[in-house]
Amino acid sequence: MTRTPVNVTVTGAAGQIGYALLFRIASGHLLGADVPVRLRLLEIPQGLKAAEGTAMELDDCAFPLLKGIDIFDDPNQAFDGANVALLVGARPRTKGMERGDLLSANGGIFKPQGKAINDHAADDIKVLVVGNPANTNALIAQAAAPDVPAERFTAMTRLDHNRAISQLAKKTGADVTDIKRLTIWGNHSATQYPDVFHAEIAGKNAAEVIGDQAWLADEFIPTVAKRGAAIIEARGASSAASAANAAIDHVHTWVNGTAEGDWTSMGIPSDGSYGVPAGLISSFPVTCKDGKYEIVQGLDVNEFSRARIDASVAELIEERDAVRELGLI
Ligand SMILES: NC(=O)C1=CN([C@@H]2O[C@H](COP(=O)(O)OP(=O)(O)OC[C@H]3O[C@@H](n4cnc5c(N)ncnc54)[C@H](O)[C@@H]3O)[C@@H](O)[C@H]2O)C=CC1
Ligand SMILES: O=C([O-])CC(=O)C(=O)O
Repeated sequence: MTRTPVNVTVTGAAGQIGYALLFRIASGHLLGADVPVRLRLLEIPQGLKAAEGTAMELDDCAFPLLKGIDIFDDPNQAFDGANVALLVGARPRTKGMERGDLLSANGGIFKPQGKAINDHAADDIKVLVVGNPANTNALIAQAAAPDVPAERFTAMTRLDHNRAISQLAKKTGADVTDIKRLTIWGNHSATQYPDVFHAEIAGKNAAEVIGDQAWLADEFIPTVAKRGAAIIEARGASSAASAANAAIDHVHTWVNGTAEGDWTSMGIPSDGSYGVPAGLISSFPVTCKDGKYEIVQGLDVNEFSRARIDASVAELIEERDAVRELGLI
């Protein structure tokens, strides 16, 4: 194999998502079965030993595509030469923490990481932020990286997208592969809006196939939007393997493209489309081709959808204003 390995930096490498993610990156699921990778892992000092243990296990897999693993506690080194960056490590909300404290603690992580990406990453860097609050953390990192094109900073709503497809398949008896053109709009939070009005199930309009507006409003949307909390309740820990899987899907689709006639959902800097203020990192329907994404244009947004998109965007505006107030952007 003569291809130059792609440098993939993963933060929070010793965490539960990191553990589910790294083996799939190393086995070729992130970029393709013919693309060699070098892993650059970033942890805080307390996480280094566990990251070393994971690196030992990665070695023990003898993955043909894995061409090296380096572990750092300095973002400037971890992002040096990075082509793909998966920003997973974040400060979770703990008891008694206000939202402002959470945003501020995460600002202390994502601002320096954004600057390190700005100063050290490769010119073709693509960034996916997974750590919550993902959209606003992505905004903080992007604002700290003025030399990197803003559109390279994305936030993960692919898990929500996959969850919505799975719920639709369960409800209708369709196969997940028959469900296309589903959209998650807005924030990766309980305000997100999973939109089926343009979705298709085996080529037919999904809303018509379901034919049950009450189910959509009272079951489907809350089930998808609150799935993260339901997983925590059931598992005693937040979703990890499904989040890692969605991160793989997000980057794989961004790099390798969406299928003809389909689209996906990504949190991306708005260009003002669909009335979402420019610059906010909000989830949109996008198609991907040749390593670039484009917002799907011209969709008719009905009143039901408009109110829900606006509510999620209002939350993103509040988060943006809060981090602006804190001097983080
Ligand atoms: N966008 C999405 O759909 C989803 C996002 N998440 C979020 O992903 C994040 C990670 O989740 P888990 O892996 O379960 O958490 P975890 O707590 O198991 O692991 C986080 C890891 O990040 C490390 N870390 C903390 N600060 C760091 C820094 N400054 N630099 C490098 N590493 C750092 C910690 O030491 C820890 O090992 C959380 O914020 C979680 O809420 C989880 C599921 C879905
Ligand atoms: O709430 C969390 O930390 C996990 C999360 O984002 C999700 O499962 O969607």
